[in-house]
Amino acid sequence: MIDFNHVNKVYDNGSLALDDVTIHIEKGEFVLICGPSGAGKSTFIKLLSHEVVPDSGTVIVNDMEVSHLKKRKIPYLRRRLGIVFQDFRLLPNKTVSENIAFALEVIEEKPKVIKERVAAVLEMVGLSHKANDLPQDLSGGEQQRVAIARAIVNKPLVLIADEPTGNLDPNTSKGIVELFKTINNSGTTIVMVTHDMEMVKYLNKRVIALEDGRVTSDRMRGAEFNEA
Ligand SMILES: Nc1ncnc2c1ncn2[C@@H]1O[C@H](COP(=O)(O)OP(=O)(O)OP(=O)(O)O)[C@@H](O)[C@H]1O
Repeated sequence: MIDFNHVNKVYDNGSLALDDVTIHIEKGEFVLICGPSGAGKSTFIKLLSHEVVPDSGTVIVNDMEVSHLKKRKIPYLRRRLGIVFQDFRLLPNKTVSENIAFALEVIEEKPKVIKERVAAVLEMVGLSHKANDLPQDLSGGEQQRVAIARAIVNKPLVLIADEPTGNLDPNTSKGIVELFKTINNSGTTIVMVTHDMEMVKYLNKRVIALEDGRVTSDRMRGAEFNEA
């Protein structure tokens, strides 16, 4: 599903972000990317969506060679990825259901399909009763649920999350993580960046640890981590 082969990335200012990273992620896995600030976690994720391209090596997502993608193919790739951010990034002037529907409108999905899918994901994230509210009227945890609903409404190949619980309190975070587990149990591959070690242990999934752009450990389960 996801293959990084000897990927190197140095930014224009000389910052080494990834150094000879080789990783294989199977379809249906739930993988946590961990590591200190500046380790290369966000760069790793940006390589998946072609926001960043490697200096050398290849990145493959579901048979697409993302690292050398033709410009006209980029929208096609991004349509197949669901991305969730720490700061939710909802459109403030659209209601909850409009925010989710927007992800399908841009790919010109039929109105009937949009209606059905939006209702289904809202139910999945437990927010059917908030469909007509604006994001500002929701709690942080609820806003993140809307962002997750928007990310999965198009049935992505991979759900990517960059510190999705970074702005939430521990209890709310647990609810969000449970939601990710449910989504993963229905077959969606998940790649999540986090430096919340409590969450890592709680989830007990495969952990890829990065440090100074290198993979320092892989295939350890969350519960095997002790406080550093
Ligand atoms: N656009 C950029 N231009 C120049 N250097 C960058 C850029 N983005 C990241 N870097 C550098 O690349 C390295 C890896 O950064 P990256 O954001 O991938 O790390 P991170 O593990 O996600 O960190 P954090 O946990 O702080 O978000 C760092 O040294 C960072 O300063």
